Amino acid sequence: MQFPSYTFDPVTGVAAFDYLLDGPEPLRFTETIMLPVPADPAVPEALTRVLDLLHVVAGVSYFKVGAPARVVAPKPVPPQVTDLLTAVYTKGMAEYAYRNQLPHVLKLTVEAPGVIPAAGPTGVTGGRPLSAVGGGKDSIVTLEILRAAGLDPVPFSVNPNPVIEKVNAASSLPALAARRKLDPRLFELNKAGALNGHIPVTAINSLIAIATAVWHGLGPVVMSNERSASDPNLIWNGHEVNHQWSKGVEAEGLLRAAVTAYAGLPDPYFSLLRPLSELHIAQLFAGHTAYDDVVTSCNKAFKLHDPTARWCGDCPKCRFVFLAMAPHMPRERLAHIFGRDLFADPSQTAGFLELLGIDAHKPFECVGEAEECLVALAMLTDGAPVLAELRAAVPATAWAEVSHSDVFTPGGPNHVPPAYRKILDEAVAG
Ligand SMILES: CC(=O)N[C@H]1[C@@H](OP(=O)(O)OP(=O)(O)OC[C@H]2O[C@@H](n3ccc(=O)[nH]c3=O)[C@H](O)[C@@H]2O)O[C@H](CO)[C@@H](O)[C@@H]1O[C@H](C)C(=O)N[C@@H](C)C(=O)N[C@@H](CCC(=O)O)C(=O)O
Ligand SMILES: Nc1ncnc2c1ncn2[C@@H]1O[C@H](COP(=O)(O)OP(=O)(O)OP(=O)(O)O)[C@@H](O)[C@H]1O
Repeated sequence: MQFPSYTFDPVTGVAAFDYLLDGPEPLRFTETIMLPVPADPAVPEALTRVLDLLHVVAGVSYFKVGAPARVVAPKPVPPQVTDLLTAVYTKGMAEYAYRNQLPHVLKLTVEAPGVIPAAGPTGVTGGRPLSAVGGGKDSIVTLEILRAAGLDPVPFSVNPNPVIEKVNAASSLPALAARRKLDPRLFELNKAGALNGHIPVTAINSLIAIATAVWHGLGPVVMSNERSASDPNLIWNGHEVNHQWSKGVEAEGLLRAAVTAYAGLPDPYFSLLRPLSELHIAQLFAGHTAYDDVVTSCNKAFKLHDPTARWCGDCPKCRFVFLAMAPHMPRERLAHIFGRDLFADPSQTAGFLELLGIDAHKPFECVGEAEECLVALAMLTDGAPVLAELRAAVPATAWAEVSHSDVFTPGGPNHVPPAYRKILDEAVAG
């Protein structure tokens, strides 16, 4: 796979990225990404550098059509960049490789035409934070923590759908948005049965956010990726397969290192919620009732071709968030947020058992650890039909482990800078 060229027009904010899947019948694609244009559209060198990275990282959507054995980046880069790119095309594509039985994908190395030394950190990222908003509980919690600390965050989204727009409206914070358009040829090939699968979308959204921050004199970019995003779903051929890989702490560290080494930006990007469990974030969310009519974490609401839905009420993500929020709010409020009470519906039991790690691997979805689900279940004392069935199914050994759980203790590897860690600790302490 090659990356022939890209253009960027500072008047319109449009970047057009070209891709070539070489082979007997070469396939060409062009993806367009439109950044919001600032009052001063001068293009700093750091923006060009971030766009160079985005060009290669966004190529995963086209790589998956053919799974070529070689991926050759277009420019010489420091080793930190080839480390990021190789990880994006292998670990980020591990679910795709597993589902399509393509073990070679996990072993490829992204090549570059040369190595250049890492830049020293020359830029500045100490302004207003740009905070990525996906419409779910996590980004709402981050926005409110940053706001309470007086940091005046700017909400940012890629292709904001009605859910994201309503969350931004509920926050009353003026937001920035970027637009991303995949090459329509990709959908034609998908319909014709081409190879397809999950891609590490957070790596792409993160670089678009960093590009926007650099151009607008904002930053750091603050994400809302939690501790459990780093946990794999399963091990295949000795490799971890993690649906949420590009939300995990390893990807965060690689992205930070690559952006600093290649674009010279110190502390460009981190996840504020990394030290927290999903259950802990759900507890913090419960303190903000202003978003109850708009918050949506269900991924079915984020289909490119159907942007109108909210909670579907019947997927792992809906079940997980329902369970995580349940100990922290009255059932009436929870049922209002979701439009239904999942604990009153016995057909949901099998899905909850999957989340609890009983008879299945962690679903390929953005859900927390089985341990968090057990702790949530242990905190719920009422006799709703589904809860009664779940309690009966959990083995005694599992309950014993719950008593030692640290899901409400912040910790684990993270890249939160000290000033932001202080803010997080204050928010957690209440
Ligand atoms: C919303 C969703 O879950 N989409 C995944 C789904 O795609 P589907 O066909 O059902 O719907 P669309 O999202 O409308 O995609 C249409 C086609 O376009 C391809 N595509 C989309 C975005 C992109 O950046 N590149 C693409 O090539 C897509 O493959 C479809 O063919 O199933 C797909 C195949 O498994 C997934 O690739 C779609 O996932 C989206 C990329 C997506 O945005 N998913 C996030 C909601 C998501 O799963 N986030 C993860 C974090 C993963 C990470 O490491 O970043 C999470 O929250 O856990
Ligand atoms: N369209 C988007 N544009 C920009 N950032 C996004 C977008 N979708 C998700 N994100 C960000 O990517 C990260 C992971 O998304 P995720 O969907 O897990 O978070 P969320 O929507 O805040 O919360 P939840 O886990 O409840 O869905 C978060 O930091 C989120 O803000």
